[in-house]
Amino acid sequence: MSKSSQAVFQFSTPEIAVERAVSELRYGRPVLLTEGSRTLATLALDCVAPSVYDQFAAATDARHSLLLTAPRASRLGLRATGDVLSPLTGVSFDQASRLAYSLGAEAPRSWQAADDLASLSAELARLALLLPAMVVADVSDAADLFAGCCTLSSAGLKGADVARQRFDQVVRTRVPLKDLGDADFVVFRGGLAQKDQVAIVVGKPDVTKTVPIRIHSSCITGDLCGSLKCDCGDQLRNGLSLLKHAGGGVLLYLDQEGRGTGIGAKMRAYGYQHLGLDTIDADAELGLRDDHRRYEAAVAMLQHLNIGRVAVYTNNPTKIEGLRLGGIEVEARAAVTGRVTAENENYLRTKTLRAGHMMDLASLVAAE
Ligand SMILES: Nc1nc2c(ncn2[C@@H]2O[C@H](COP(=O)(O)OP(=O)(O)OP(=O)(O)O)[C@@H](O)[C@H]2O)c(=O)[nH]1
Ligand SMILES: [Zn+2]
Repeated sequence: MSKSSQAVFQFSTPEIAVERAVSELRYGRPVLLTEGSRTLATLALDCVAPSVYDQFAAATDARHSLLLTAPRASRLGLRATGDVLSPLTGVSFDQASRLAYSLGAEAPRSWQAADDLASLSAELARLALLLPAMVVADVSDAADLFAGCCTLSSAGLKGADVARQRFDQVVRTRVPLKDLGDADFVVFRGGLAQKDQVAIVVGKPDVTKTVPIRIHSSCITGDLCGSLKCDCGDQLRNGLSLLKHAGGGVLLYLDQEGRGTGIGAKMRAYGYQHLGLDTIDADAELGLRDDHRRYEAAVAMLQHLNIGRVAVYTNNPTKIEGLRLGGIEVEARAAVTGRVTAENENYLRTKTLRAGHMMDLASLVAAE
């Protein structure tokens, strides 16, 4: 075959660069973020080996800094209005890790507001389901030292948003469910990480009318293991049952463990909750916002199923906003609740008081 007739594989969409960078970070290797003539080298403290941290410090002549996101800066008592950078000159790996996410760490003596490119490195960590504790250094004049590293432009990172909406249906298969009869499990693949997401079609909903739906975020501890620390397991089963009794509907089971932060961060947060922090402060201590979930996958799945108008079972207003932003008409909302237990009461109260969840906790407690 002549060379000219050979097809050339070209893989250069923005999301591919993002996914490669995410993978590099998870392997504990540096990534270069570029914008114009600027190059920022960055490492995720959550998964880097101490020896690579030391190598990074040497390569940047110890001009490296730690990115502390706004929630972490606030927990450390810094009067900052956004993310900050704290210099790491002379700071060991263990000291940097303590400053980044340990409870009771002392505030850094010196810090400055972070620039946009440094803040963007935290976005990469979030995509990688790592704590947004990033070591960064401006290496615009020494990028050759990082020549073997994966490079990603800030425009590429921002541009990859289009990929979040792209999902393909992989398969649709019947599964008989206890007490519910047959359901169709429809698997979709796509988004930024090419994850598999599942829509569970209960009964035979009429998609030309308003379709009852539940959007459920995965919770390994609650859904699978019956953890008493949250109400997820009950909500999952009650949600499916509500859909059946509504004459059929769809439960979108989203791969969004720990409000989109991943099981690692969620378990670290549980450690802080055992020491007395509520669910939001525990996440902030780790540099995380109240909620990192996005709903493009939910919108895309509904569109594939030809569903444009829904009635949603949720107590969470941001789920409704996410659907509306994606062009889905939300005609109604109804509550879906679980049992209140001694272990989850504070969690539910925090969601109601601090995260705007529409839940009548007093009535739920009285009903127990
Ligand atoms: N970070 C964090 N995530 C948690 C904690 N407890 C539960 N989760 C996660 O929170 C999410 C709860 O999902 P859902 O029940 O679908 O969502 P919700 O925001 O409670 O809203 P509705 O149930 O629809 O009212 C899941 O991703 C859980 O894994 C916690 O203490 N910290
Ligand atoms: Zn849960």
